[in-house]
Amino acid sequence: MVKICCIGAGYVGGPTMAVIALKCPTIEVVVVDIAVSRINAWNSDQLPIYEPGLDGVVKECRGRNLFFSTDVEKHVSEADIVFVSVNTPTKTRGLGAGKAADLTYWESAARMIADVSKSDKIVVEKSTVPVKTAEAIEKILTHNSKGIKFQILSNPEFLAEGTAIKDLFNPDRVLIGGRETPEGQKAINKLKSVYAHWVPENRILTTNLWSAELSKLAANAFLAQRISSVNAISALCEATGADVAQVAYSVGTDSRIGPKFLNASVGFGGSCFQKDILNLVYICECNGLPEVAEYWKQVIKINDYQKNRFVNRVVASMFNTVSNKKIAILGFAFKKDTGDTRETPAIDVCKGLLGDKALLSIYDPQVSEDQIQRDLTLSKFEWDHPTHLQPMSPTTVKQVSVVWDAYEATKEAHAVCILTEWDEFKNLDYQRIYNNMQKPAFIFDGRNVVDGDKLRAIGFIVFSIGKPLDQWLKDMPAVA
Ligand SMILES: NC(=O)c1ccc[n+]([C@@H]2O[C@H](COP(=O)([O-])OP(=O)(O)OC[C@H]3O[C@@H](n4cnc5c(N)ncnc54)[C@H](O)[C@@H]3O)[C@@H](O)[C@H]2O)c1
Ligand SMILES: O=c1ccn([C@@H]2O[C@H](COP(=O)(O)OP(=O)(O)O[C@H]3O[C@H](CO)[C@@H](O)[C@H](O)[C@H]3O)[C@@H](O)[C@H]2O)c(=O)[nH]1
Repeated sequence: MVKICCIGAGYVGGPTMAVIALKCPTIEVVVVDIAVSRINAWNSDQLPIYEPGLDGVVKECRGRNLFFSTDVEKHVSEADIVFVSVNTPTKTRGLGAGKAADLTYWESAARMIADVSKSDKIVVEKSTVPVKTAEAIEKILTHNSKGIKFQILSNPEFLAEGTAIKDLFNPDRVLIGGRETPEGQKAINKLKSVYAHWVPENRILTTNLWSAELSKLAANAFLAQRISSVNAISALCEATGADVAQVAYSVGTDSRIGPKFLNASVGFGGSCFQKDILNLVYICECNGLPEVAEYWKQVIKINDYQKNRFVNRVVASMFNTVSNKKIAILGFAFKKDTGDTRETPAIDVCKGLLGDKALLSIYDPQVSEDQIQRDLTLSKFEWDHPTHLQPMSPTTVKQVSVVWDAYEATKEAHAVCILTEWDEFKNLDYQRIYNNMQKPAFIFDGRNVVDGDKLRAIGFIVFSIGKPLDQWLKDMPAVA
């Protein structure tokens, strides 16, 4: 029986391995992690991450050919294929701080693999890493290998959170990069045969190592660039009276452009886009390509601009002050159908409003109070280290309360900010919300999920990203 071990039981390691176990009943899959609480959660009824469909997959395979364990060394030493899906955060100190990927966790995993291995292995990069990382990993493995042969493959993951199981069942492509040697090709074919259990052959792409590593960074940069492009246009729409939804639709019907990923928003979030673009920028700078670095940096700058613009719009519309005013925040996760808050735009928007002394009442159907308080107090990029290495009890922000109901959050509030596109926000009883709010009552829709005209008919002053402005908002212009 082929044995797979995956180091890192996170958002990527957990779901990808669960799906491999489901689709390949003849393969034994063990997911290992140094975080004891995470492994305990994977072995319980309350999985550590919320992802539609994941529960069912895990329940079907766990104990059959899918296992979760903290015995990292044992399972690595027994495996034929070792996936590495550990954190690759942005460096916060030293060379490349604020941009470069911190490969501390990757390097320690590689050294451990070299130490405990007693048989030849295929080592698969699942984490998103800088191009040429495989070369460094190869050096670590071969210098410590005691004659054992390792083949390194790059197999980046393209799943998106909230749709991870769907994406894994039916991927646009699986990408496998390897050495262009007979041994490298043999390793590629071995990994290919795992995916071939359910992915059509023409969707399994094979490339050299560096192309696979770079394709992952490039794909995320292209995706994020589309959002920054439409968000840049959204600012112009507000200034001119155009409607960003109509513009995006018109632009997206060009088959060369395509309709997806053109939703204007308060800004993109998530653990990947910003981190991976910063990493790309750093690699360009290191390779003497400052113009290319500058080009990609703009994607992040527009994203930061979009979040700032939103905060400024809220404050400017409310007589230029939100001091001691209750503002309801609906949605804190970085997108719907996930409880993940890593780099969520809600963090920057909330911090901006708190900077203007607002009192925030936050509701998200999947995010706990503890998580929100941590997010509002952690330093930039600190979130991307294994949870057990993060500060245990950071101070709480007193102007923030977290409630478990949208009606409670909005009661007696001056304004509502919608920051995540949860479906339930479309169907709230807005008349009831209006009746219980201070007047004038404002709604700032950062995701364009509510029907502005219906809300205006109730009496709200409404701001929707990239939509024609209400007279009130025109009269109170925001400085970007
Ligand atoms: N989250 C996504 O949607 C996504 C998608 C594609 C790629 N990626 C990439 O995949 C990688 C992992 O991301 P994630 O979201 O799963 O992160 P995560 O923080 O959810 O999980 C990483 C896990 O690795 C564990 N870990 C770290 N060092 C370890 C070690 N030496 N031994 C054993 N376990 C160790 C941590 O405890 C943690 O549980 C990152 O490089 C990320 O950029 C993420
Ligand atoms: O038209 C859009 C599409 C997305 N977003 C926002 O962009 C962010 C990222 O969304 P999405 O890409 O759907 O989720 P992620 O889970 O971050 O997935 C991205 O990052 C992963 C990690 O690398 C990749 O594997 C995926 O392919 C890539 O889509 C979220 O805040 C979304 O709300 C928009 O604002 N407008």
